[in-house]
Amino acid sequence: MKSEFIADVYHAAAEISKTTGYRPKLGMILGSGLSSLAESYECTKVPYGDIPVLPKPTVEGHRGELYINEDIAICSGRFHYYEGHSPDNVVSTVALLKGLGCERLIVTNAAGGINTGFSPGDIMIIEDHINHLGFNPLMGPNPQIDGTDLGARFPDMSRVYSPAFAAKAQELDGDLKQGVYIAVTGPSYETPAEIRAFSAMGADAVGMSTVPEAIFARYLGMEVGGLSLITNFAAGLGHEELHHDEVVEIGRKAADRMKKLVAGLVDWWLKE
Ligand SMILES: O=P(O)(O)O[C@H]1O[C@H](CO)[C@@H](O)[C@H]1O
Ligand code: HPA
Repeated sequence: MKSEFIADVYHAAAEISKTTGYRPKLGMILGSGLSSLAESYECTKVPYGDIPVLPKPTVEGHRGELYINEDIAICSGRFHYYEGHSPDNVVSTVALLKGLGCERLIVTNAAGGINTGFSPGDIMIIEDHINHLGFNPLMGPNPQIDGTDLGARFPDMSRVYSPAFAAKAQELDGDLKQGVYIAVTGPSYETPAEIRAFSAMGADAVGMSTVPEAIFARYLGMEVGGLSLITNFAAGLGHEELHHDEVVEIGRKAADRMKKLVAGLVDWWLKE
């Protein structure tokens, strides 16, 4: 992350806080097909187009709007590496949420189930991740604001995802899965051989996002909770070919259960 880029994103965030009067403490990033989650909250909507420092999302199921109120800021639309975005741009949503005042972050995504105990429609609490993207968003000079490092050069990643968040999620919905998310670049889906390899590596679900956001959020000192909606059996485990339309469709169908769970987690994390 370049110092100038983060300064620009923080500046944009400060402008949004000034015009809306909001400094929410909780941020959320919505995965493919999950944009309706934002509709549970009465918010001011800011199109990404009005935040010129942000790139434009290009993926179906990612709207490109910031929802904001006094408690929460929701990025409906994320940036993936496979879209051709730089690592800085991939984590620009996290920088924006931090700049708006968020100290806690909920990341959500659509993912393929690698664990053979998982089926489409399941929700997996992200317990840990494997970065298989081939880049880390912290590569490059350690960014500074006013001469001070934004975070540690070698930040600890031994506990990226909050165990308290996971425990609360389990309490709110007794039927959740828990596991390790592996991030790959995409945009091609995996081969069955890759899925067998990822399974041997310890991954339970696979997707093309989230990990850079979580790394960057931890670097900035934010607490992170993560939820994956399993939208399909990973390659080779089901009988169907994989299509993004179905990923988005399953996301939309499961949105009500996700909404209920997320609403409970939001209420709890705002009070905690
Ligand atoms: O991770 P999210 O943004 O939910 O989207 C997932 O869905 C897309 C593939 O269908 C990929 O972008 C993958 O990462
Ligand atoms: O099977 C998948 N692989 C990668 N990303 C995904 N996002 C949803 N499903 C998948």
